Amino acid sequence: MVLYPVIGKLVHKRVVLASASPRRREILNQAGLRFEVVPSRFKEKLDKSSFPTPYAYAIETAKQKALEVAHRMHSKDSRTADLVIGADTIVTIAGLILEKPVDKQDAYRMLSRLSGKEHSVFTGVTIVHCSRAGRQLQTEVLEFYEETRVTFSELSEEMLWAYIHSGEPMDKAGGYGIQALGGMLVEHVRGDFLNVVGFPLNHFCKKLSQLYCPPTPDAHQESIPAVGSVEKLRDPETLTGQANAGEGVQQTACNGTVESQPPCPWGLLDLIHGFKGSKVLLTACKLKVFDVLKDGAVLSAADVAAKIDASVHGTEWLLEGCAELGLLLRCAQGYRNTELASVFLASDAEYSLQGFITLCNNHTWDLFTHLETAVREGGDQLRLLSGRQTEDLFKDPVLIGSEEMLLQWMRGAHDLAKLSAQALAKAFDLSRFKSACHLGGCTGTLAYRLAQAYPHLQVTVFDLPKVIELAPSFHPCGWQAAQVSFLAGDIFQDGLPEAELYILSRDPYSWPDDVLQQLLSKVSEICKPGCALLIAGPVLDEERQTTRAQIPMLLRAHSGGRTTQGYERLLRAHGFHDVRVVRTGGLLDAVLATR
Ligand SMILES: Cc1cn([C@@H]2O[C@H](COP(=O)(O)OP(=O)(O)OP(=O)(O)O)[C@@H](O)[C@H]2O)c(=O)[nH]c1=O
Repeated sequence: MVLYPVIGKLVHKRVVLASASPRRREILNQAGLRFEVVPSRFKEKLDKSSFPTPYAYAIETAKQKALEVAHRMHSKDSRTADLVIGADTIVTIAGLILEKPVDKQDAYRMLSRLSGKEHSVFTGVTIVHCSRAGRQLQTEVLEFYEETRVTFSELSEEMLWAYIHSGEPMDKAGGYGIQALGGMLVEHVRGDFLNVVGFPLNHFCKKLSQLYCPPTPDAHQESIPAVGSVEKLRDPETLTGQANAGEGVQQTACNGTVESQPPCPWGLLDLIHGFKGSKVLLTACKLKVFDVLKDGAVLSAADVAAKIDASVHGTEWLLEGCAELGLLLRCAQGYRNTELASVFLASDAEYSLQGFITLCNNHTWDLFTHLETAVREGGDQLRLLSGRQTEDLFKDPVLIGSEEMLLQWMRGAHDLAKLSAQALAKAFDLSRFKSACHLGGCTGTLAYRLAQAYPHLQVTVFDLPKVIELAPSFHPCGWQAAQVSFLAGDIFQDGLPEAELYILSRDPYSWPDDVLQQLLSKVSEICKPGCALLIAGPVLDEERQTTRAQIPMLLRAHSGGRTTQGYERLLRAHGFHDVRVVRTGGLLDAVLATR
């Protein structure tokens, strides 16, 4: 349940928590916020004496943590976040700032200082709002802090050491955890309890509400720091009419009774309207808008209309829609591609998603148009909708219909494979293997990446005859051709080629359990001791059981995915050991297990 409507408004934003603290993660999880965790690499080494107050130090540290992540995500992965949240918790007593103890003696020094006295816990929080200006990252920073006063009982030496030996103090500011065993040391708390635990949730929600749902002019206002241009953080209200204060509104009816109105359901409205954005993107791709604007071209709506053979009025509307979605930039002379569009939407871009987008527009869109019929009638329609056709197709490609349809499907799969192939190839050191076999390797995208990363590796792509026949049109020119070979066969019916490393990457998470088990038994049988299996699939978060990659899979019959432990159990049951997982940060993570 989401108590603050502003949390719902963030549902379509890429929110990132720049912290390794499990407590912060849990607090924000419980608030219903959807976010990724990218721990900051900022070293907490600022000169404390250069800050006028302890909280100024905490705020600056929080800011540096968040900025480091914002810049890293932008420059390294091209995954610019919308909001990055950083926090830093410190304990202060008699002008001294206590952070996490470095060892047990340090914990002892801290806790004996706190014994029998009141101290302050400050958490500095920074919300960094990120946007792109061309290739540059632009950031706007909002910061605040919260203070809570905590009084400790007198602690005996025995109690102190017993607590230190519990191990709890080591990763916590001031050397204690109020939420766990450390709660027994505390006599009194004045202020926000969660602030002591590591994150002042109440203050944070209020700050976000000020940004996204500012109060109406006549509503009660606490003194709000000027947010200036951060005001644009508010979602575009174009689709939903007038901005609402975001909280329940009370109105006096004619009979004098007070009626209350529920808060505006932002998240729900976004869902209701979401299909419009998809269709604008799919249509612009189909009409080749991003191709006519590639290579930095700037064109007016009339010029684009002439090139794509469409009406000027209609093209203007479409271009405006794309600009609103962040796919095009408006400038005085007209429109141009954003970086996102240049990298992923122009047909000849290295990472173009055109094939996948065409598949969605021609195939998936139609299927979902008939969702109601599919749900009423079940059967084949629902199988197609739920993504089950994937497994059927690769057991029998005839099921997909025409060769053109199979090609479209392969283009889509190829585009998605390009997104993760490089990270998968580098997830582990595979240099000990001389041969690899990618079962159901489709167009060979991962095989070529592996060959590129390991010059001594011979990779066989094993897939259905029809797929192998069509695969050559996807082969990258001049790339490691001698290292990659294609072999036609059926992974379910035929014997598997010998290899030191087997790879399964086509949606193992979407196969029903029995099919996957069957496949793993087969691999396990042929895989020699010391050889290995590499699975590429999304690894679910242990706590939240979600992953970014799960979002488009929502309607799949087998959207479950597996946690690290889930993979471990599964692979051990098939005679594999030393199961290792690398989260790539992309669509597919990598799991390696040795036979
Ligand atoms: C007083 C107190 C602190 N903490 C934890 O202490 C760490 C502070 O360190 P930090 O530097 O602010 O954070 P971190 O853990 O190093 O993570 P990061 O944000 O990546 O720097 C955070 O974990 C907090 O929960 C508790 O769990 N309970 C308490 O009662």
